[in-house]
Parts: sequence; structure tokens; C-alpha cells
Amino acid sequence: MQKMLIEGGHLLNGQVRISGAKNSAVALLPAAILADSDVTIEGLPEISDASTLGDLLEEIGGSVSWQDSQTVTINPEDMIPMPLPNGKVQKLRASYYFMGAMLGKFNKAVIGLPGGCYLGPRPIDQHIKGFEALGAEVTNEQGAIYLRAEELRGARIYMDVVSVGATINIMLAAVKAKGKTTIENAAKEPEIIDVATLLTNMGAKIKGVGTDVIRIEGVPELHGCTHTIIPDRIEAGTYAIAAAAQGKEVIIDNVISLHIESLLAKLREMGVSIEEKDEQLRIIPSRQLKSVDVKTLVYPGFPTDLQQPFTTLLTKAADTGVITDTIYAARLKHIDELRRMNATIKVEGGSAIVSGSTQLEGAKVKASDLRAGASLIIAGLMAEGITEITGLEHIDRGYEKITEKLLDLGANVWREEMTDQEIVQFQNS
Ligand SMILES: CC(=O)N[C@H]1[C@@H](OP(=O)(O)OP(=O)(O)OC[C@H]2O[C@@H](n3ccc(=O)[nH]c3=O)[C@H](O)[C@@H]2O)O[C@H](CO)[C@@H](O)[C@@H]1O
Ligand SMILES: C=C(OP(=O)(O)O)C(=O)O
Repeated sequence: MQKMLIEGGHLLNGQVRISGAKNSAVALLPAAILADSDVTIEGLPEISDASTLGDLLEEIGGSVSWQDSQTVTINPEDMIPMPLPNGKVQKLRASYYFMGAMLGKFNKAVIGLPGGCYLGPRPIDQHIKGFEALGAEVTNEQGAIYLRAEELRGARIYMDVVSVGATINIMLAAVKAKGKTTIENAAKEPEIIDVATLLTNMGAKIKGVGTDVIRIEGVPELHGCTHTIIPDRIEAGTYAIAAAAQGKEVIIDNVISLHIESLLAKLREMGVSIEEKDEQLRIIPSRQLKSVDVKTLVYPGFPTDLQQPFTTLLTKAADTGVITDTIYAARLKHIDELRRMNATIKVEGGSAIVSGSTQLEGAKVKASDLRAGASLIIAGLMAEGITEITGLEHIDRGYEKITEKLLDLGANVWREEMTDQEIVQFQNS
């Protein structure tokens, strides 16, 4: 088990290349189950969520061959509806896509309830409502979801909450169902469009992705294809925030700036200079950042996945800033750790009230989840002295080679093996 150490105070300068989107990758890989021949995905991020899903595809009989660290070919011909009630499915959130994909392919699936970041309760009732509307019987038996259908039939499904996972999962289950499916109040995130592009290239008939009404006409067969993943807007946003907090001049390469328009607007409001060019962003921070208030919303609003990193940036702004997470009101575990680093943050309901003009100080902190980890890394870059971060398994679920990328930007960051005593302390904390 490793910890990350950061000596703060070094300015980030240079260029960083953004990897493929985690939240696309984790849906594209299970989507390959639905094909009847090779699906090749290019530009995958080297993150543990992607390799865990590769292992799960092999567990159900798929052949998974990695051409290189970012290109994988999945042959689904020998896949079987093998139950996955526990084990690796619990290591990540997106294992829930095995429900939709296996139901769509085999009319049955047994999948353990997913893991992933703990952000407060993360129900999957809308996924289940969608599967049931398509004709599946769904039961929860000892923490595993059992899905069975004689046959899946298209349906009109209204989502009570706008959910990324439920929208994708219902698409996966519906593309081979008999007849037409309409998903109303669908989520509009770019990753949903990416998954629909893959499915369409496999032969699916899908209209309306990127709007809140998605129409699907079921087809009997889906074939293989090659697909290139979109860049990770949350990784790009994380580096943009880090650059605003502790940068000299940072160029972020391989980014679709439209995907993070809500973040860029807030950074500009704070006084950060941002130039957009082709697939690059050039970030030049302001000496004196203005404080802003932020509310997370569904896409194209400010993403909840950038709330925690942005909280860290607010500690440097001139005045008090309020950040409110309307998607996950309990996504606040980073705050106690930031307080250890001298941040002054009050919590009221789902809002963090962050005092600005604070010099953060290095401390020993723990990443409780992926984006809490990102917020602590940014804090470590800004802090006086050395910051030690544990809980790296969360960070490695979603950030490709983050230590190397930061080193290339001029940060002083490294990883060390934890001693036995530190591991015991970590496990008890
Ligand atoms: C693998 C993946 O893509 N993860 C992303 C996905 O998670 P995930 O797909 O789990 O998040 P959702 O979009 O489903 O959740 C949005 C909101 O809806 C609620 N909800 C969701 C489903 C449901 O059946 N019932 C329900 O009440 C959730 O509690 C939450 O408050 O979108 C989140 C919101 O942008 C991001 O933080 C995660 O990074
Ligand atoms: C919450 C996140 O991931 P997951 O849904 O995979 O837990 C995230 O990417 O910030």
C-alpha cells in the first residue's frame, strides 16, 4: 500500500495531456457484451476501474485482449450469463452496467450491488424501474440484484430523477428489446452521447441523446466495431482547477472545452485567464482570485465531480465562497481533511462556506473517495510544507498516472510504500 507525498509551493508550468473519460470507459466496456463480434475501444484511460471491468468481462467468458495500455478488443462470443453476486463488482460503481448489458443480451443477470465512491446514499431505484418497465422481474436477494425476463419489450419510461447511470443502463437494456423505448427526463452528460455513439456503431437505433428524451428502436442483433473514447472532462477540470490554484501557465491538451464550460465560466469569474484553442486550454491564473458561489447541477451545469477540487481552490480566493452540492448533499468528506490543512470551512446543509485568503499547511490526510483525493492533491500543491495522502486506491480508480503528470508540470510529488504501522493506523482511521 502506498501514500502520496507532495511538497507544496511549486508552480505548475507546462503541458498536460488528458486521458479518455472514466465515466465513458466504464460504460463502453460493459456495452461490448451486447455485440456478437469484436468490439475495439481506443483511448481508454489507464485506471483501475477500466482494468477491473476488463477482469469482470473475462469472468463471464469474454476474451479481452489489450493491444496496448489504451486499446482493448473484447470478443463477446463465448460470454455466458454468469452470476456476479460479489467480488470485483463491489470495487466500483459502474459494475451496475453489467445489469443492463447482461439483461439486454441474455434476458437475465445476477449482479451484486455496486461499490464506488461513498457520497451519501446512492440508490439505483431508477435503474430498476427502467428494467421493470422493459418487462424484467427484479429482486434483491442478499445484496445481489436478480434480473429475469421472458423477453424485453420497449416501453415509455419517465425518470423521476435525472440519472447518468440509469439513463445508460436503460439504453443498454433497451437496444435489443422488441419495439420502441422512450426515456423521458434522461440525463444529457457527454458520456451518455459517447455510449450511444458506440451502440449506434454496433447497429443500435438511438435518437435524441444529448436531449432529455431518448428514443430507441430495438434491433435483434448488434455487431462489433471500433470506437474512440472522448476525453475526460473531469480530469481536464481537475487540472484546470490545479492550474488556477497553483499554476504559472498550464496548457491542457486533448480537451473538449464545451464539456467544462460551467467550470471555465466560474474560473473566469474568479479572474483566471483561459484561452481556448482547438483541443487545448491555456490557463494563466490571476494573482488575486475573486471569490464565487457555485451550485452543482446536472449537465450542462457545474459537475458534482468537480465540487471537491473546487472547494480547495476557494480557500485561496479573496473572500468567502459558498459551494453547494445539489446532487450529493453529503459529498463532504474532504472537508475535515482540508481543515487539518488549515482551511476554514463551515458546513450548512449541503453547502460548504469556504473562507478565502488562507495559506494551507501540509498535513497527513486521507482520501475518502476519488474526488476528495483530487481536492487533497490540489491542497498539497498549494500548501506550505509536505502533505501525505493515503487512500490512493480511490484516486487510482479515476486519474491516470496523476503522479507522473504532476511531476511533468513541475510539482514535487512522489509515492512511498507505507510502513506496517502506517497501514494499521490507516485501516483503523
Ligand atoms: C460511473 C459514473 O458515471 N459515475 C458518475 C455518475 O454516477 P451515478 O450514475 O451513480 O449518478 P446519478 O446520475 O445516477 O445520480 C444523480 C442523482 O440521482 C440520484 N439517483 C440516481 C439513480 C437512482 O436510481 N436513484 C436516485 O435517486 C442519486 O442519488 C444522485 O443524487 O453520475 C454522477 C453524477 O453526475 C457522478 O458523480 C459520477 O461520477
Ligand atoms: C463519483 C465518481 O465515481 P463513481 O460513480 O465511479 O463512484 C466520480 O467519478 O467522481
